[in-house]
Amino acid sequence: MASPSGSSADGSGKAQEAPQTSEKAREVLADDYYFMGIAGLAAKKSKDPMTQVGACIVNQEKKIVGVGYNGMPRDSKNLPWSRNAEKEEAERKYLYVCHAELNAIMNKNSADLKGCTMYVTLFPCNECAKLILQAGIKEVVYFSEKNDTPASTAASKKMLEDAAVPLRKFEPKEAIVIDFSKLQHHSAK
Ligand SMILES: O=c1[nH]c(=O)n([C@H]2C[C@H](O)[C@@H](COP(=O)(O)O)O2)cc1CO
Ligand SMILES: [Zn+2]
Repeated sequence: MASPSGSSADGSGKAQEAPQTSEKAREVLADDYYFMGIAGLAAKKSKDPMTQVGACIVNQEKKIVGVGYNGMPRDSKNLPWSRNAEKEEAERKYLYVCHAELNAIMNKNSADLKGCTMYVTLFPCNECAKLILQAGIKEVVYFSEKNDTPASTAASKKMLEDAAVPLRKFEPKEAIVIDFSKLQHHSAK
């Protein structure tokens, strides 16, 4: 796994000497990478053939209190995933799909989300901005911006700014790779 908290174990930027003991140096993931990583992993569960979005809500104690991804409403079976602009509106996904942010909020495992931060892989639309504000979320960290719905994006920014909810872009400097072979634990002999 990459160690985005810094290439040196102590964050000084200086190369670290090899550990003298048999204890292996640990890579410690920085908070933003961890929480956006969880949002990114959740996105991978989405069945949207075009755009997979994930969201992860974190409370002030840095505990995860909700995770979600974009998907069709619970128990729905035959709703369309098409985005084809030539089709009737009722045959396209947009009227039906639950956004990742909505699902993360609905999936919350705490009494409320006051003071929480939402990590989301795509810039929230105006409808999600309303949910975020009404839930009492106090910071939004996003990753990508598609800008194919400029009015929605502008309205979302306007509402979040108006309510003084900071909006921050996550700009990763490296990848997170989970190598399961490195998570294989062996008993010490
Ligand atoms: O904030 C969002 N959260 C979210 O989950 N989505 C979802 C809805 C759709 O399933 C998909 C967007 O589809 P498309 O890129 O094909 O227009 O992303 C979209 C946005 C932004 O509009
Ligand atoms: Zn939305």
